[in-house]
Amino acid sequence: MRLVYFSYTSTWLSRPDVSTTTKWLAPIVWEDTFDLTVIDNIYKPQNITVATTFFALGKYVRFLKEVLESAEQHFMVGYRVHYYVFTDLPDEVPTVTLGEGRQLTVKKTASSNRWQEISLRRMEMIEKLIEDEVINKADYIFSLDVDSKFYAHWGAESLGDLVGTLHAWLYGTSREQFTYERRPESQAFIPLDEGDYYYGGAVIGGRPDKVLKLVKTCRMNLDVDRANKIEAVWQEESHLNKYFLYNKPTKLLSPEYLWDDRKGKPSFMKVVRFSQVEKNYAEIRPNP
Ligand SMILES: CC(=O)N[C@H]1[C@@H](OP(=O)(O)OP(=O)(O)OC[C@H]2O[C@@H](n3ccc(=O)[nH]c3=O)[C@H](O)[C@@H]2O)O[C@H](CO)[C@H](O)[C@@H]1O
Ligand SMILES: [Mn+2]
Repeated sequence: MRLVYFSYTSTWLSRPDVSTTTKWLAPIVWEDTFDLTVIDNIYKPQNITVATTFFALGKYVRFLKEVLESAEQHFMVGYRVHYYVFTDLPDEVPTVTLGEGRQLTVKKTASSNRWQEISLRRMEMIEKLIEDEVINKADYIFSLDVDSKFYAHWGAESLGDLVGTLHAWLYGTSREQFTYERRPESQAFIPLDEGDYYYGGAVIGGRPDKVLKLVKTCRMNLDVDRANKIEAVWQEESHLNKYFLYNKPTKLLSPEYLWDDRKGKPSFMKVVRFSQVEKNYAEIRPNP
């Protein structure tokens, strides 16, 4: 009787191989832990808009075509999506046919001669974007790495107030091995005996006001570090991990939402939804 009852109301029994909630009772989204029909019935009537940022500075502009085309096939299909593409090369933004209710805005942005700087400056650009536009126009926002491709469904099950994503390479390793910033001089410092998960900088999401607080805090801490002439080991990703330690995400996306093409697929990975594509670091980045 009991099992029958559970199968009606919950999906938690379907994934005994992975943890599906955090210690603070935020869901961790895995294949077979949600019923998309139920979820779409919640969000579709709300006619929500999902803002989505991609930064494509310098040679990273070449990743836009594949990530946007695959997003049109798999990302928030059936929902309003507003892509914001930040680039120093607006003429090289490819023309991608967008589905109904989907639009793309190009934002011309100055580049930098250091990839670390390009990556971390996303925080202040997203801060400004949310304040200027997104806060009044969109219901949710995602910031996604551009050197990526969608391979399978990514839908409304990913929505939440504040959404963090488990990093493919650090998933399942112990806390001491997490590549947090370990120097106390940095604002991103996390001691060895603290930390819940290692979150990837490539996928951040949530309600615009919640993400605004996150990017603003990280930007301010990056500014303090800069004034103190220290750069965290993984730039804004380190500051993101610090932020999530004290401001817990309300939903976690499993590594299905942030895989890596170079990585073999363990049995717990029933589906790869979004993955980092292979790149020649020496060729594509402005500096080593
Ligand atoms: C999977 C994952 O979590 N990746 C994170 C990781 O390394 P990654 O190796 O994924 O960093 P990356 O080279 O992809 O850079 C991050 C992002 O910055 C942009 N970009 C970078 C360089 C450039 O010349 N032009 C350009 O546009 C682009 O949007 C790219 O996707 O650490 C970075 C910070 O150090 C970021 O936190 C990344 O999100
Ligand atoms: Mn990347």
